[in-house]
Amino acid sequence: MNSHVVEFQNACKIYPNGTEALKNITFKIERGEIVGLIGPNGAGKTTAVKSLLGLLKLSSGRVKLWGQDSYSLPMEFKKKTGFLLDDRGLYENMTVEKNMIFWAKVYAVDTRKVKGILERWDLWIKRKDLVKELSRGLKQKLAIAKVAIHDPLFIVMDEPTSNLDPVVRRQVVDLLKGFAGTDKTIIITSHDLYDIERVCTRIIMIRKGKIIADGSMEELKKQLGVRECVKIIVSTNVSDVLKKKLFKNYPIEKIRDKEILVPGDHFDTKKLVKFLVENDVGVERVESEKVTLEDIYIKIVKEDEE
Ligand SMILES: Nc1ncnc2c1ncn2[C@@H]1O[C@H](COP(=O)(O)OP(=O)(O)OP(=O)(O)O)[C@@H](O)[C@H]1O
Repeated sequence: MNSHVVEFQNACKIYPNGTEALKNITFKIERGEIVGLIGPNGAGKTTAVKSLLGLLKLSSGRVKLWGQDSYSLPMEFKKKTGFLLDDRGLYENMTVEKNMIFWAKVYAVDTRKVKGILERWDLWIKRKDLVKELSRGLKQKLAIAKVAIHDPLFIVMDEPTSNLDPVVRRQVVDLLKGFAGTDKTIIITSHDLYDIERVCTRIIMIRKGKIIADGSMEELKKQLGVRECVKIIVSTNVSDVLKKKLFKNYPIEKIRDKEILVPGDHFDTKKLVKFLVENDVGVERVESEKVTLEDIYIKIVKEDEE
C-alpha cells in the first residue's frame, strides 16, 4: 500500500495581491514521520499548511492527503485529521467543558471521555470557565487537547508551544514525542527550534516560498559539513609555537581564545589533554559542543542568501 500521507506536487500559491507565497513546492511525507516545517517569518509555512488542510486553494499544482486532493477531501478522511491553527477552533462564549463536548460530538467520540481528557491537561478545574476568560496559554492548552480528542492519524500544529509556560510546554513536547514510532503523521511549524529538534524526525525548511533544506538532523549536518566538536577549555594562553604544533599533530578544528576545538567523533581527547598539560597549558575542563538546529538554520539561511 502507498505509505505517502502527504504529497505536494509543484504547489504554487499567489494571493490576490500578487504575493507569491509558495513557489513550485514538491515533497512527500510518509506515514509515521514527524516533520518540523521551519523558516523565517513570511516564508510560506502557514500557506503550505492551510493548503494541505484544504482551507486554501492553490493557484497551481496539487496537494494531496492520503492520495486525495486535499481541497476536496472526503469527510471520512477529514475525520482522520486534527489541526491547531491561529484561531484555535474554540468557541469563546462557551465553557471549557462545553467546547470539548461539542468537539467530541463532531468527531463522534464518547462524551464521557471529556472529563479524562480535561483532567490530563489540568483543565478540569477550569471546566466551568468561559473560553474568553482563559489566559492565552490555557486557551492554547485547551486547543491542543481538542486536536487530539478523536485520536487523529494526521496532525498539523501551527506554533503549538507558543504562549505556554515551561511546564505546559514540556507537557506538549512530551505529547508530541509520544507520537514517535506510532503510525501517526505529524507536521509542526514553529520558530522554537529547540522544541522542533526535540520532537521532529525530519526538518523541512522553507524560505521565500521555496524548500531550501529537507532531511533529518543528521542528514542536514552532513549536507552542511558541520559536526559535533569537543571543546577543551584552557586557563592559560596557547602560544603561537604551540598552536603550530597542535595543528600539525592533531585534527584541530579551531583554536579560539582559551578554547581548543576538535572533532567529536572518534577522537582521543585524553591524548591531547595530556599533550597540553605536558606543555604547561592548564586544562580547566572538557565539554562537548553540540550542533543545534539553530546553528543549522542560521547556516542554511546564510548560504541561501549568498
Ligand atoms: N491572505 C493573504 N493575502 C495576501 N498575502 C498573504 C496572505 N496570507 C499570507 N500572505 C503573504 O504570503 C507570504 C507567506 O505567508 P505565510 O503566513 O504563509 O508565512 P509563514 O511562513 O507562516 O510566516 P510566519 O512565520 O510569520 O507565520 C507572506 O509574504 C505573507 O505576507
